[in-house]
Amino acid sequence: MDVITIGDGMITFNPVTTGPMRFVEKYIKKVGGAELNFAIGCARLGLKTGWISRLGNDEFGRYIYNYVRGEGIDVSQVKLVDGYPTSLNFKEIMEDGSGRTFYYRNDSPTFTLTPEQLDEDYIKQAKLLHVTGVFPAIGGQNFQVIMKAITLAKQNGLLISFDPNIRLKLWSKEKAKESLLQFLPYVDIVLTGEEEADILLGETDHKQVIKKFKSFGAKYVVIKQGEKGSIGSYLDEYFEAEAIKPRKVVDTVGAGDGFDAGFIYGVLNGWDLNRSLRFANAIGAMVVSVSGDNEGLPYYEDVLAFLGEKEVVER
Ligand SMILES: O=C(O)C(=O)C[C@H](O)[C@H](O)CO
Repeated sequence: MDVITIGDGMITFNPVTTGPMRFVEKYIKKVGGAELNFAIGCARLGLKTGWISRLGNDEFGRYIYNYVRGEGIDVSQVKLVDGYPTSLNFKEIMEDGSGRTFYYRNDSPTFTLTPEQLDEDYIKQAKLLHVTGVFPAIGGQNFQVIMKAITLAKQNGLLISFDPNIRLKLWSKEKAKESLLQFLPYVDIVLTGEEEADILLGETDHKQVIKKFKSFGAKYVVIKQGEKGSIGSYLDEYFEAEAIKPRKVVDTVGAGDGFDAGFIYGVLNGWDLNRSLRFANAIGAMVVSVSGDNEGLPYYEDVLAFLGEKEVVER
């Protein structure tokens, strides 16, 4: 296994029309979840990927399970549980691709996952564990599950990557900060947005953000800036990667997860910082031009074609 992640999988209802959700009449059933999108991104790039989760023992849970397995992701650590319906998420999308999400996941099936259920043998066969702030924000024992997972991962020599993914619909800035700072001493690779860095560190200056995350022990710090590109630092190196223009912005959800998958792909393949950042930027740009949280995640060759590094035969 190359990569393992832990998360809540959701049925995402994407609106067929743009504009305020109260006027949307039709939705398309899709699949979402930050860590799950990341797993799909990794699997499509060719990394051997595992997803640890709990889904409802219902039609939606079965659908997500099969969807994830269909992407070639290892689902041996996913269980369908009774008494907790699979989480839902309705999306509102505006003309420019931006939007809001409305969660129905108050008692997520992941609340049945306990720290004791984590399988150390499963974790230790991977190279990297990826965690984000979404899973602990949902509630239950999810925070304790992540603390246990990163402890086991560290003891077994895995790299740990972390995206704060702070969802203020799920918890307050104060609670997010108090909880997520506890992960930092274990983290090797930080993949953050600018606002999230400000919430966690009270810092907006890029160089200071990098310095502060590194003071906890991170080797890589990446600041994702959306349409402005990304900034990264590895040990003493520093690089600013220009944004890559998407063909069109249709739906911005999932771009950050795709970016993370691209950057981790680069790290695990020993690429230099600028190559990893450019590759990750390309994936972010590809994700936003497709509707859905993970449909736009590319295969490896698709990224090369998008970057103009591989010839495309169209017909
Ligand atoms: O996982 C969540 O909380 C979501 O909102 C689902 C989305 O697929 C995810 O946030 C995208 O990062």
